Amino acid sequence: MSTDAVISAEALTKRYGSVVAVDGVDLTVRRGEAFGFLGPNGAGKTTTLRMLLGLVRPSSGRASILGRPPGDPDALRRTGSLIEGPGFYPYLSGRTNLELMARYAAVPASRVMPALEAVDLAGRAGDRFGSYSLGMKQRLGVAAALLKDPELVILDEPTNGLDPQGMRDMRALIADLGDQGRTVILSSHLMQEVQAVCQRVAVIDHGHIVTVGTVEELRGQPDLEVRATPSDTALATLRALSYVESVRPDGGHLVVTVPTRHTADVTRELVAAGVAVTGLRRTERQLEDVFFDLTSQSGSASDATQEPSHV
Ligand SMILES: Nc1ncnc2c1ncn2[C@@H]1O[C@H](COP(=O)(O)OP(=O)(O)OP(=O)(O)O)[C@@H](O)[C@H]1O
Repeated sequence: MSTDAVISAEALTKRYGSVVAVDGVDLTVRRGEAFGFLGPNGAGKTTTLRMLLGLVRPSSGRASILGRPPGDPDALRRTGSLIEGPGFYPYLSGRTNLELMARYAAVPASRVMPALEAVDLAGRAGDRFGSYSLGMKQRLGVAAALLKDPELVILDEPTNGLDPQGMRDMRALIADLGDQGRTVILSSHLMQEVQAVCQRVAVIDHGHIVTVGTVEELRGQPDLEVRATPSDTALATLRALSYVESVRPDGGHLVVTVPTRHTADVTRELVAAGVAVTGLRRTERQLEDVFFDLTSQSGSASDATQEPSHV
């Protein structure tokens, strides 16, 4: 196991009767990265995270977290998690709720205000939890996860149920956690979310990891979309270029697979061949397209989220 692995899982499996919730998951999360765990509802994300935290016993396979077995007290002391919303008292303030949690977790009370500040709730710290918006409640959950000033933060679907503004705030908060040098694991069924805050992503479907890579690796190389006239001359010119991997007409334009460093060469060659280039743009594949290619999900799969880009 590499020494910079904060989490490592080998063939991790969980069965509930005949249901195989997690099926032979291999996973490595490196120190300091924001790692996305992306998959549709029921894919096995929560079960995997619960096994890593020692909340659920694996049926088979092995895992280590911060170099310790799941559930090890030292590893738990260095880990903050938001798996199921922690139970807060509605009639107590956000601050008092956290003070109680801090006492229970043997964390100094002096950690409470920094945790509230980290989630931008310091100004409402004295208000009753019951009066908080859903976004504020979720942020208080993250503050609870930060009480121990953890090296590793595990967040399971932290934006569930939030409105677009709440989602944006939560994403900014998660990005900040990564910038502070913490290792962050974010589980989500939202492509945009994972794409926005994570460097590496594991896609999970039906309990299996179907792919792991950086967001860029998963998206692959962007194609170049060229609008040019006359198009037959453009097509012939592009096909003759050694660094162009493929060219195909698509509607009114040509889709060219060519390394990004040759973009300027493509334009120059076309112009030299007497072609008028009227449009040129890179078309990035979204993680969503990659996911639909990799899994059994259909592009129209939908559930009740506020965003269009989801699994
Ligand atoms: N305690 C349990 N008993 C029986 N089946 C379970 C249990 N926990 C999870 N499962 C099943 O395991 C599968 C994976 O569930 P899990 O909650 O890990 O998925 P998920 O990817 O986190 O999805 P969601 O986003 O909906 O929570 C599902 O089919 C679920 O019904």
